[in-house]
Amino acid sequence: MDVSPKLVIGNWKMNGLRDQTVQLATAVAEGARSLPDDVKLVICPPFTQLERVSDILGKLGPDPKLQLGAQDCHTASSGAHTGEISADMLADVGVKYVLLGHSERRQNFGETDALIRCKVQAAEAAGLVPVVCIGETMAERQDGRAATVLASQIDGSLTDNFNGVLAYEPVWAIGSGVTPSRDELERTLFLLRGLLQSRLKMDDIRVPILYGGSVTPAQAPTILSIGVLGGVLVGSASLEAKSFLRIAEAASLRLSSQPLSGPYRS
Ligand SMILES: O=C(CO)COP(=O)(O)O
Repeated sequence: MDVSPKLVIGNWKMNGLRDQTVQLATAVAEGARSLPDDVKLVICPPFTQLERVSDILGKLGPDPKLQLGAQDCHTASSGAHTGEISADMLADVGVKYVLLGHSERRQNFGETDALIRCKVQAAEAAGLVPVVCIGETMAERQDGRAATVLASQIDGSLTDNFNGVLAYEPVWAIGSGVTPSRDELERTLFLLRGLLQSRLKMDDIRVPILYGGSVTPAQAPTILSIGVLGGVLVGSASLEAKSFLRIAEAASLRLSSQPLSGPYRS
């Protein structure tokens, strides 16, 4: 069984004014301290709050269990790209992870696999861990095209030496309250492992595969009981510290094998 720490990433999307951000980041940072080492948290606030959250995490002292992530970056390291943020700028404020190719960016901003691959290269060059998001739409799933879509997203958006994180987020599961069944998710994870093996030409794949889409504290224990799953990417439930920390507890083998207790249980 895979014993590397499970990764629990919170994607705050376009949420977070100052006061709310300070409250949420402080509560997550404080709660993260009592989590065992077999779980690692990343929070991804919007660009405007990155430095603030970096300061909050810094004031509490370094905690390798909780790191800072961003939601996107540009392909270039600097230059005439009005309104954009580079991977170097993210690294400069303490960011360690960056989400790339989220379906909301693919759908709403026309991001292609080729563009996402360039962003992955930029993130790698800046020393960030790219978290590449892939996933099929409901129509693609119903047409029986999910496997083909996932294969072409993996082929097109990863670099040849990709050493980041893959997040499987079926578009139909995002914000819908619907998740794949445990069996279906397990089958998809095996498919994704095979696709990664052939894309990266390696038998021993170290790329963690996360699941994202309507992950809640109620769903998390079932989803995270899949041994090959590397963790979860959480949207709306990451906007509440208590929910996010409960999901993190479910990711910990040590805590989830014990009766439910602890400060985040209601
Ligand atoms: O898009 C997501 C994370 O990147 C998932 O969002 P929800 O958890 O709100 O469904």
